[in-house]
Amino acid sequence: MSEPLVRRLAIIGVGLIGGSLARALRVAGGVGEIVGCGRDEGQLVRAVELGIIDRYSTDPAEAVGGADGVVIGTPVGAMESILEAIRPHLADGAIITDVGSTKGSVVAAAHRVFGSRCPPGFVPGHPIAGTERNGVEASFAELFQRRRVILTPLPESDAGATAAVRAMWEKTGAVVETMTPQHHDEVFAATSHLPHLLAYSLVNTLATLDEKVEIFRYAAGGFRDFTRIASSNPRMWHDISLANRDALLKVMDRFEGDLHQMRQAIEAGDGDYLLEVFTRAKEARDCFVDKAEE
Ligand SMILES: NC(=O)C1=CN([C@@H]2O[C@H](COP(=O)(O)OP(=O)(O)OC[C@H]3O[C@@H](n4cnc5c(N)ncnc54)[C@H](O)[C@@H]3O)[C@@H](O)[C@H]2O)C=CC1
Ligand SMILES: O=C(O)C(=O)Cc1ccc(O)cc1
Repeated sequence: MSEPLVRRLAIIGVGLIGGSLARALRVAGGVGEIVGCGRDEGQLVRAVELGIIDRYSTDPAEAVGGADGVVIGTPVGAMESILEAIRPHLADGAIITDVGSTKGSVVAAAHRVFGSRCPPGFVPGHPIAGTERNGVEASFAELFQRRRVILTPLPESDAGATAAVRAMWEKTGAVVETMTPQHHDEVFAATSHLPHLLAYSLVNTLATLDEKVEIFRYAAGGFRDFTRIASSNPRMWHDISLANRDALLKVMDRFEGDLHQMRQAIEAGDGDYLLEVFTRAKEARDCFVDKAEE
């Protein structure tokens, strides 16, 4: 039998993403033992029952002992304290990665913990795949198939470590790309973080209107499509919004300006402006959907 990619993988945060990664690697046969870690012991017991992990510890320091691979799968706001807790216990040469939706904040946290040079095995990552659900029960092995995973290696990251993290994700069926943390955060502020904030904000507005029961009763399919992501985990999005502050504020300012212009066009009865915006947006989205289905 060939050597597994990772002999012992510690996953800290066995929820939707950590659990799906463990399931996918189990199916692909890329890993020997999987040790889970988290704060919620009930979730970890469930993960063992489901066969997703082999064993668990609620102590991150203990969980990473002897692990040649470590994946941090918690909300981004928890990552600094986890890196701090595991730092003295990491095995020599261990590969360390994460799945956080923001990358600049994770890199900054790692520098605060490790100093100006992070360990050569540290290669931050972000799978561009998920759902509005959370917790280990929501995890599934196919989540990453044909989806992108972005890696943001640091100048000091070892090429072999980057290759190992890439190989791990490719085992799950994902397509791996690399970029800088800053570019990552700008792209995902626009395509993921802003849409989540808009969905939360719209549903909040409607939920606090006096006539809200009436409004939700008559909401149609478009409302459901647009607002699915407002059912996402509030704590996770709290962390992302604060962690990607600068890029998010920039794209929010741009969006506020465009929305204001649309308001003015409606007020002025400027149908040409509306048709121009709607047509350009439809073309852009149709093109994006066609490409995504290729
Ligand atoms: N939900 C999604 O669609 C996606 C999420 N992500 C990122 O993946 C990460 C995890 O998200 P999900 O799996 O959706 O969340 P989740 O809520 O399903 O799982 C997070 C897990 O981390 C554990 N946890 C939380 N704080 C902890 C701490 N201080 N110490 C140890 N364990 C802790 C929780 O008990 C839970 O088991 C986040 O950083 C998120 O930004 C990335 C891509 C998609
Ligand atoms: O539910 C959806 O459609 C998502 O967009 C999931 C998601 C959430 C956060 C990410 O960083 C990446 C993907």
